[in-house]
Amino acid sequence: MSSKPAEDAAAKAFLARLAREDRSRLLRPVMLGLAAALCGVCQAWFIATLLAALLGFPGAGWGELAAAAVLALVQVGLAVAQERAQQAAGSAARARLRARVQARLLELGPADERPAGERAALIVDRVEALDGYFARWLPAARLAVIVPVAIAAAAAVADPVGGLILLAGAVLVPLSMALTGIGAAVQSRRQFEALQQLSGRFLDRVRGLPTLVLFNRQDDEAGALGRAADELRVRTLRVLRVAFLGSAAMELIAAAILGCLAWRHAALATGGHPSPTAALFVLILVPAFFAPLRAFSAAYNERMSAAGAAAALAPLLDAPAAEGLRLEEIPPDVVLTVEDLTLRYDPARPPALDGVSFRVLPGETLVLAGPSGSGKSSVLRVLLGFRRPDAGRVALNGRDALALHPAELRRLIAYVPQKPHLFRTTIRDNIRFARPEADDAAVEHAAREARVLDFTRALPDGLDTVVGEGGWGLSGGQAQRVALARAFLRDRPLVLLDEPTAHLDPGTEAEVLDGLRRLCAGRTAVIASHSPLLRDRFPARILTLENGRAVANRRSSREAGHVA
Ligand SMILES: Nc1ncnc2c1ncn2[C@@H]1O[C@H](COP(=O)(O)OP(=O)(O)OP(=O)(O)O)[C@@H](O)[C@H]1O
Repeated sequence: MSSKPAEDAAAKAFLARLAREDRSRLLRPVMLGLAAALCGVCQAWFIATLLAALLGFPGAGWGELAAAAVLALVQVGLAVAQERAQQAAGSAARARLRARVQARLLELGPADERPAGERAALIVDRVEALDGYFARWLPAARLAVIVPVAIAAAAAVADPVGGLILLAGAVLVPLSMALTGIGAAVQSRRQFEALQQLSGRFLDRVRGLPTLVLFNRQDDEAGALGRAADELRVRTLRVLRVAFLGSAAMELIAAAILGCLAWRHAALATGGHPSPTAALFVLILVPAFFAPLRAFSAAYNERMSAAGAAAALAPLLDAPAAEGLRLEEIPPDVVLTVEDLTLRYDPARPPALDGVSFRVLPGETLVLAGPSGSGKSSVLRVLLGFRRPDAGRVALNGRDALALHPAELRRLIAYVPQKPHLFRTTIRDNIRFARPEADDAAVEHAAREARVLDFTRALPDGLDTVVGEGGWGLSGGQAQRVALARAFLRDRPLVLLDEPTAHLDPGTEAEVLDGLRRLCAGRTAVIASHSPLLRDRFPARILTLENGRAVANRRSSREAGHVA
């Protein structure tokens, strides 16, 4: 496991890289902000001359008033344009980042062992938490350096000592923020951890709602969720407390600077000041001087949130992308050779696969049998490219399959999982999911082969019946036949099936087996299964695994193909 300082350094580097990528987009709000500030400086001068005139000093008239009004309007326009540019930079960065996170999570697929809630939090909350970093923090951090220096320089032209007093304020603000910021960083990280745990737990329990109701545990679970939410509330309040402390320190410094300048130009009140316009100019500049520092302080919290989000996103996005060769074409037949496959999920535990070898020819089916935990699904995980073995070789037609990019490897495969997922759409589109460009005739042919049409005839809209969450409920056997239809439509030379008949009654299992037999005919097929019916009645070779080792290799009584 990596240490906290290493994680923090990775998160910092990740944020710096994102900021570099967005440099050109950030230039616009910074330039607009600077232009608005310069307008403010000119406006302050005209207002100072007008105020001096009101105090009885000569030199100002309608011209200065009109100029101040025009500059005020221009400044408002620039501020609106700056806000829009900031929002655009924030949403562009979020969109880009979300696409990257999504692509990486999809690439990892089932190889990613994070709970679903945590993955959802990564793609929604964590990316969202970076919005303020791009839209507010990055422009504010740049403007907080440029604008106060520019204003202090303008003030120094009129009153050099006044300019120096302002500059002293500019140094004190980041100093106080650095002190409160250390606490904010710690609290913000804790708040994020609590939020992530809460959303992970919530999603998990929503999924398991029927189980909770079945065991009458809803009240206990509601209590536990309430406690987790309370913990989040406490941590959020701590973050806010530190943030309020930071802004209180900033207001204190601003008041002190204003006090110093007022004391320096106290002669204004008695009417004996030698250059009243310059004095008023410096005093009026104080709010404009602190405005970018205030925005910087307000956005500091965004940076803390972003650091928390980056700590979670960096390991996902910084991990090297899967590499490998591309497939030139999909061969019509595949000879699958597995030699001495060894896979270890956890170095402290015995290997899940320990030197497994087998060979499957085109037209042949290999059933991986064995007790629960013996390693059947692990073999499929390696063949699907979701896990890299620690040792051993997988070859397709004699060529190293592990050298292929995992996504390319999957182009050769039609996979039927134990529990197929049906999306909330029509049965037709659920089947077409396997090959989006397939026309209706091909979809219907696949549905016929998998005996889907046998049950859709009785449904209100046939193949166009909407199923999935909230749609028409299909039985386990019917859903399994839809998954088989997907595999028929995909039409690939290598077929992998994980417990395709688990939890089916013998009648339905026999029907699904019938479809499986047609799917495997002429293809290279590997089926992981406990089913005695499948082992005894399916024309296949049976490889029995025990504790990750192949312990027996025999033919089923219905074995029809030839054996390597
Ligand atoms: N992600 C994982 N992390 C750690 N260990 C794992 C992981 N997945 C599987 N294992 C372990 O590897 C071993 C083989 O698991 P595998 O899922 O391949 O067994 P199986 O034969 O398919 O079991 P079943 O028939 O119950 O599906 C088991 O001891 C299991 O606990």
